[in-house]
Amino acid sequence: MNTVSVLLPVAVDRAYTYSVPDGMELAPGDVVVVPLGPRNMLGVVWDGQPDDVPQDKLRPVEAKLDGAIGADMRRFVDWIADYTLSVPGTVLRMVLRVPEAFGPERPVSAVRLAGPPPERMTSARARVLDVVGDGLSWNRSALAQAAGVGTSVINGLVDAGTLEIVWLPAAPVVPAPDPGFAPPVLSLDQAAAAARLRESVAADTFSVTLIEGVTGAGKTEVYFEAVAEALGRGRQVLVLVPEISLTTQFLDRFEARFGARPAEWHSGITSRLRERTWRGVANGDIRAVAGARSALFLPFAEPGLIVVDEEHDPAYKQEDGVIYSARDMAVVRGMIGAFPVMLSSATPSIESRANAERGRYAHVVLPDRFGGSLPDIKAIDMRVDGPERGRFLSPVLIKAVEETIAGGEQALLFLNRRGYAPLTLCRRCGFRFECPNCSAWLVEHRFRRELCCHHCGHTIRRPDRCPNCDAEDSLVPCGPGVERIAEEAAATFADARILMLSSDLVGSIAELRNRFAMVERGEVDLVIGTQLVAKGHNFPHLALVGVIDADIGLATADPRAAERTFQLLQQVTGRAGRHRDGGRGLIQTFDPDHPVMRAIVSGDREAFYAREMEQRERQRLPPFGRLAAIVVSGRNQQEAVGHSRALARVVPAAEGVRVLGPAEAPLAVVRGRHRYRFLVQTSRAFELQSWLRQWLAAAPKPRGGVRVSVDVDPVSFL
Ligand SMILES: Nc1ncnc2c1ncn2[C@@H]1O[C@H](COP(=O)(O)OP(=O)(O)OP(=O)(O)O)[C@@H](O)[C@H]1O
Ligand SMILES: [Zn+2]
Repeated sequence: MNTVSVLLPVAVDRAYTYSVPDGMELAPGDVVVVPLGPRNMLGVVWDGQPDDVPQDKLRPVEAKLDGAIGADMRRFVDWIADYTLSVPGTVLRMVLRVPEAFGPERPVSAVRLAGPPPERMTSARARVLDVVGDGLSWNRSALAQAAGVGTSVINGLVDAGTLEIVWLPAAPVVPAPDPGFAPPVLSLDQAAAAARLRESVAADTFSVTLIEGVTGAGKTEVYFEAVAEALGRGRQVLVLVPEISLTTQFLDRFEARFGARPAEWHSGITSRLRERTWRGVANGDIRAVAGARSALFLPFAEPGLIVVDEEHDPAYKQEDGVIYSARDMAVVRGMIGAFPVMLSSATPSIESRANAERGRYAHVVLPDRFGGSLPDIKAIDMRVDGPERGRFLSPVLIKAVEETIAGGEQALLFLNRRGYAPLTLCRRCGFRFECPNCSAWLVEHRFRRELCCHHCGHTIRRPDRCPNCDAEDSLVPCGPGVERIAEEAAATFADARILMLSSDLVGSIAELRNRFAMVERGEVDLVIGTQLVAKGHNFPHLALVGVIDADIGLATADPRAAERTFQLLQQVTGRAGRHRDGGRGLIQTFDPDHPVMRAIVSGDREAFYAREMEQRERQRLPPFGRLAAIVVSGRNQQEAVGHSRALARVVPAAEGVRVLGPAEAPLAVVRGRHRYRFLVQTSRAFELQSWLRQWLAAAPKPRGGVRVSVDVDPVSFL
């Protein structure tokens, strides 16, 4: 009996064995339909010997589908599962997100002229006939647009027999990019950097390069040369961009350089486009993709380069399901596929910086801005120059904004906090609005007249009376969110055109993209935004950036708090003055002597990196040591504590590992689940994964509502 091993996209810890019906030929990578329990599901023929399963237990493969998962992708799946301690099936699930792509390709319908004119002629019908008089097949909505009619007019002509429906193969998702379309004139530094990147691509083997350049250095322009080299060699390219769905700027720049947009891959694209993109990437029609982290699981036929833009961005970490870092897994993908990977940032992570300094990564540096100088940055000491009570904009900042707007330029006020106020309390009885499911305050969103939990989404209408003491008009907001800053700004800068950019204020992606474009075109004077605005945008008219509360991220238990704050402040102030000299940054802080503030104001990034690197090394934190977090959660505290203690009792003894905890998590309750954390700290060379496996295997199986999640290389410590 012929059998195969089939991996299914479900949370079981091994591949299952199936029998192969007579006449069916199967090889590893083939996509098949197999029975599992009462239903059928998609699976992939996996490598390795099938288990010995008694004849009578064996069920046959139902069908073999089109398409296959290549050997590199299968290795990638196994690699990630092994590294993150996930079940391979849950990793495979990320690869099989587009099951339709394995069926026959659906043609698209079009119409063309086929019969005599209709008996009843109208001017709308005449316009349609005018357009289709060219004899070509027209997509219905394109035809409607060209003729200036609704699609019902076209359908009427089909019913009348004047037009007929024809089926055509789907058009390509995007035209092919042309590496020679519009090469830029590079500065000397840029040209030298680009030459090194091109060499790495030409070497046609695995390498990692860190591209580090100040904000506005032209890193994009430079890595586009590497993209051009890879395309010219007939290879496909993937550029990972955080928040790719939010702006079309990257796509436009790509098009300006290569004459065509890359295909997009993120949660905002339609399922039909998703299917066509998957197929295009697999059959090689699509040469370049710009995507979010999930694009790593696309089946590139001839991958030749991955660029990770803004490589320091915490958004590259996926925090649920399979917990992985897309930046790190991009490097793994390059290693498996033997092609180069490039990480780009103005503020690289300490991890990547250390790898570059130690020679594990090549280091390409762009020390100056292209066509301009870096902004001049000053701290505003809020202890001395703070605003009047109940306000958040200091007089110095207000004056600077006024000057900027009067000079016909744009200003940006940045606060990394959504909503109106992070806490609402009753002035009379002290009652605080808390989430019933999470250990968190409810955040007021005034425009929506709601109080809302940012962890579980629990939302209530903002009441007029205190729910505790029934006092009227006694509820007061504490602290600012962006909405409150916008309110203060509207009162302070009465004539300014003000625009707010915060993810929860804007309904659709299209609208958000539109708002970014308005800022780009200079149609607003003052932008108020959350960290959305700090990410890689190029706003040509922006001259001043004011940071409302620079200290926000420093007082946390996160070992990367200083690094993160440095990155965020450097990035957001780096949006100022990109197209002319004289950009300014003003940072409101209660701690101007903090090393992060000093580094930002003096512009001495090397001092910051050196100090941070030295501290990490001393404390054996990544990349000088390794970390893993174990989070035990339960439906009640008892359950969570019970299992944490059971785990604590069986920690395997080993040299070079330290286990902290269990401790109640800083976010002790989320969505009604009580959470306890362990932090595992080891030396660099320690075999972390096998030790973790040994530990988890020694513990009792989680029972009841207990869940244990493993986070290797944690980014969040909440
Ligand atoms: N060689 C060049 N020729 C023309 N324009 C250039 C050149 N290099 C850079 N620019 C322009 O300078 C601006 C900044 O470049 P870019 O956005 O690539 O910088 P960056 O290093 O990615 O910055 P950040 O890290 O802040 O996002 C862009 O408008 C870009 O088009
Ligand atoms: Zn909540």
